[in-house]
Amino acid sequence: MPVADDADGVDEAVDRSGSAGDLPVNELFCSLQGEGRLAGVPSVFVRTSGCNLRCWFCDSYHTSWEPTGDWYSVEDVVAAVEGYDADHVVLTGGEPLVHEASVDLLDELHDRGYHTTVETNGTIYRDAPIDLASVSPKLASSTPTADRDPKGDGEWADRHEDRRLDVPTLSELVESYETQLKFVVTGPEDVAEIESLVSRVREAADAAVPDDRVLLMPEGQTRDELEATRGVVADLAIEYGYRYTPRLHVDLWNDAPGT
Ligand SMILES: C[S@@+](CC[C@H](N)C(=O)[O-])C[C@H]1O[C@@H](n2cnc3c(N)ncnc32)[C@H](O)[C@@H]1O
Ligand SMILES: Nc1nc2[nH]cc(C(=O)O)c2c(=O)[nH]1
Ligand code: SF4
Ligand SMILES: [Mg+2]
Repeated sequence: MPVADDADGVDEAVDRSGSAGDLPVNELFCSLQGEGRLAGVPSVFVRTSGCNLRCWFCDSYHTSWEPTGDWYSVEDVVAAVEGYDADHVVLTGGEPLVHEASVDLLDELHDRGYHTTVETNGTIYRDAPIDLASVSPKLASSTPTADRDPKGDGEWADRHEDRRLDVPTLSELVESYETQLKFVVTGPEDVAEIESLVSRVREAADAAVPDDRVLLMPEGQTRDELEATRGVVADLAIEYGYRYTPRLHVDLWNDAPGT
């Protein structure tokens, strides 16, 4: 069913479509972590629906531009996770931290001994048992201007632009959790903004952000798209001393759902 798309672009439909405390889940599956420092680790993915941003390139269109999903109690999500033989859970979306119930889910998973990674755009802070905050701050190149809007005519551009970077929130995440900053890179023109943002976070945060916690990830939803960006992004990682991350799941399974 569709998840309500309110003015904020996040679901506030708990009282309309689900019980308080439930989570809108777009998909739940077991795969290999495809991105970042834990790439290759078997993990259960819980993909919530609803996002406060609208990246033009979003590879999870049905959690952002046209959010869909079914409402589950935290208890039912935990039971589904326990059905797989994995000890790592990746909570993603959409933007999982728009949902208060994500904290309840993380609490329950932590109590059962799971390692938790949260994939987040870094605009929302929540206090939760997060083992790895996989933060992907959104660059200017993500903004859905009229010429690259996948749905409309640039109606989201201003809201996306206003919200996409929040240095105090990024600093709080870096200070509170083991963090990786994982940038989606479309080309060399993105690097100046990454350099400037990393310095601002280093100045603002009372915690170190070493270069090997700054990851450059090629933009691309398919093998063909990655073919065009990965070489350029690998060269940028070498030139600037940041880490490169592949998109292992795309290499393995292209853009198949549930991978
Ligand atoms: C769908 S997002 C969900 C989590 C959160 N909203 C975020 O953006 O970090 C999951 C990851 O996929 C990345 N991503 C989304 N679309 C992508 C694309 N076309 N190419 C490369 N990475 C992409 C995001 O930057 C993020 O790291
Ligand atoms: N295999 C796999 N690894 C991933 N790492 C982060 C993902 C995400 O969508 O957040 C993702 C995903 O969708 N699939
Ligand atoms: S922040 Fe994440 S889920 Fe939201 S539109 Fe961007 S990539 Fe998609
Ligand atoms: Mg993904």
